[in-house]
Amino acid sequence: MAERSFKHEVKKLTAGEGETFTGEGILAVTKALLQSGVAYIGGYQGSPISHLMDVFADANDLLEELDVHFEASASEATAAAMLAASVNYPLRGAVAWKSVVGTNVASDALSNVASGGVTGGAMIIVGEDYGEGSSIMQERTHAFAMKSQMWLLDPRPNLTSIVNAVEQGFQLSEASNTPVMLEMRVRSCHMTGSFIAKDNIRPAFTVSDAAENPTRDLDRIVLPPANFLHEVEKIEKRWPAGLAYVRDNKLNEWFGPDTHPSEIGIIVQGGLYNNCNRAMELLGLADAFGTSDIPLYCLNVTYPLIPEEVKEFCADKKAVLVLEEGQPEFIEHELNTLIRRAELDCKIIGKDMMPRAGEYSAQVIRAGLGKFLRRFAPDIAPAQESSDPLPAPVAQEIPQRPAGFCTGCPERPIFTAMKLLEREIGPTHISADIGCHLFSILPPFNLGNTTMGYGLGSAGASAFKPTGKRAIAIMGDGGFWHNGLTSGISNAVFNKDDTVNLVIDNGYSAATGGQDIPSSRAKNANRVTNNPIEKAVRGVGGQWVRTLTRTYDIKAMRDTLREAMLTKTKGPKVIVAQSECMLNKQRREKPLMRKALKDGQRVERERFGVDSETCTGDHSCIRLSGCPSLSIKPNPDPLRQHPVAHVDNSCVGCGLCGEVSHAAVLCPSFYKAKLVSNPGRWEKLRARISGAVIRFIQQRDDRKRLARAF
Ligand SMILES: O=C(O)C(=O)Cc1c[nH]c2ccccc12
Repeated sequence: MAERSFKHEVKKLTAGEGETFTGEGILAVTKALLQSGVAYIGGYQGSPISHLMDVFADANDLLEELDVHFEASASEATAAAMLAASVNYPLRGAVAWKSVVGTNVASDALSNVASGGVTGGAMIIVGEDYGEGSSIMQERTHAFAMKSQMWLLDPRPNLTSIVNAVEQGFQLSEASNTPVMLEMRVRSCHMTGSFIAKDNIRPAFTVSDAAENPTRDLDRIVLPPANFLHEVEKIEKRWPAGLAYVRDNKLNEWFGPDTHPSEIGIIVQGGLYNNCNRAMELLGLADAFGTSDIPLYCLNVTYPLIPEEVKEFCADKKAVLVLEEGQPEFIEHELNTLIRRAELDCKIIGKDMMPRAGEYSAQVIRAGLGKFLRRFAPDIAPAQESSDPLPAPVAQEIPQRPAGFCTGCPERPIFTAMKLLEREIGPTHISADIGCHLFSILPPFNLGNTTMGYGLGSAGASAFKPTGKRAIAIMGDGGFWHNGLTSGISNAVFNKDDTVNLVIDNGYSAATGGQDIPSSRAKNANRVTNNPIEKAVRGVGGQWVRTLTRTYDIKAMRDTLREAMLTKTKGPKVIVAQSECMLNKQRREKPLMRKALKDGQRVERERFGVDSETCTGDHSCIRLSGCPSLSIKPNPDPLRQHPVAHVDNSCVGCGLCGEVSHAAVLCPSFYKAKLVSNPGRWEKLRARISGAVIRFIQQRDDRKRLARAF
């Protein structure tokens, strides 16, 4: 278990028949999996499905009781490979990850499982990280579903629909021997709601039953000649079976006035249904509960489309608006094909009226729908409006909040050290990696030239064969175990690569929510942790390896980096820079501290501060740190105009600002303060005496200064 416990959520998973389950969308999925009798679950954490992995990681007792195997997979590729268990055996299994990045990583195993097909229901839960809150490239999982011919579910964002999609998804998978993808958008994952629970089901056939009765079927293995048969089977058997299941079980939904055939309609991806309804509500065309004036065909299954349903919906319509987020517009293309094949005279309007790129929020849909209505149904169309979401002055007053390192983050000093070294040896090409350390790219560090994927920092620098100056490759401990050890370090050794590899070991997969990984120092009852990165590096032949156990020691960081950049030793230079993720550390320490305070115990905390009188206001400390607690305030001296540096109360006492001042010989204005709560009697007395002495000296100095003032 990582430093945050999900015991409360785990308790929700035990809800039985008829009980109301309330929680997040992604938590509803966890419950739906158990209600569906899954035999195994795997996955790799990442926003927005980290919660699913975290909750299952803490649900050991419940999963054991139900005979469900759970695994925190090494990567999405290994998670997808787990689905192999459903190929030969009637085992239901689910895996989860962040898409589209995780699907990229998983695609080798995904193609294999999709080719051979499955006996037990196989579900891939993809957290679709697209749109305004996203941290990754804007692509669509849809393309993967299409290329491998896996069915893509995109349920309406409400908990009951999501739970139904999971339950029916397994049935669809089994009815068509095809893996099914469940697309969970960011907003669907994090919305809260409720549904009526059912009992959890112990799988009728478990993974141990399968292990005890191994079966094989050459026809299911991707190897000639079976691989050619798989393609035919996909088209002739699995495809029609999939279509029939979706149609017969009415997975897609119809809303709106069915008694009045209308000349216009809307076809919407299930995941966009809420936004679409809100847009219609704003235009006075629907109520908040989904009663709509316009016929609406909601695609809870976005791939494949059901030709008969499309034909029926479009038959009497002049024009239909397709709400399909992202591009290319696969659904729009397919709808045009189906309309043509059905010889209908219905216009499919999509990206010509809706934006080609970006999230389809209610606001965006409202604008597009307005355009569509003005052209095809002017009697109910809203007047043309100029939409300026925020009046200009307000928009200007909202401060930007670029992503950055947390207060006290142990990764910050590493980049401070790099910045200091940059002063000595000039700029270097830096290959960045996925993880919190990616924030080095932004101000104040401005370090990092590219990022190519998770654990690919080292590989991203592999074209650099320096004679003069070495490239630096960054990798987090998460990326290291995800694939970086083999794809980066081992191959750098193999290819006699001279790159300096900086492995940032903060003890967790921090960027994805602080999960444990093989090198985590946290004790974990269910996993084997404490496997040192240095040992792994040496295991693949790394010779020059240094482990630094305190990243806040800027001098040691800078000196080790300098040595790595200049040493004559050949082969990759690997620095493992260790200090615990501050977020996880605080999660562990704060409750203990709060309890101690409550119990009246003596608690000591450290804070850093800036002496306003000494601060010159040049702010170089801020430029070498970027700590959110390090800010500015008006200069208290009326004769000096520059604002002075200031440490606010969010400081966790990591000491970086002090270390920076020291290593960079910057500034003597930083001081360390010890905050003592519930001090002892002697301590109080000592504080009173030293306070009185200080006051005396200060007042004496003030008097002297006053005497010389004019
Ligand atoms: O959790 C996030 O936001 C991440 O970007 C981390 C992540 C998890 N799995 C990945 C696969 C490829 C690239 C990034 C990730």
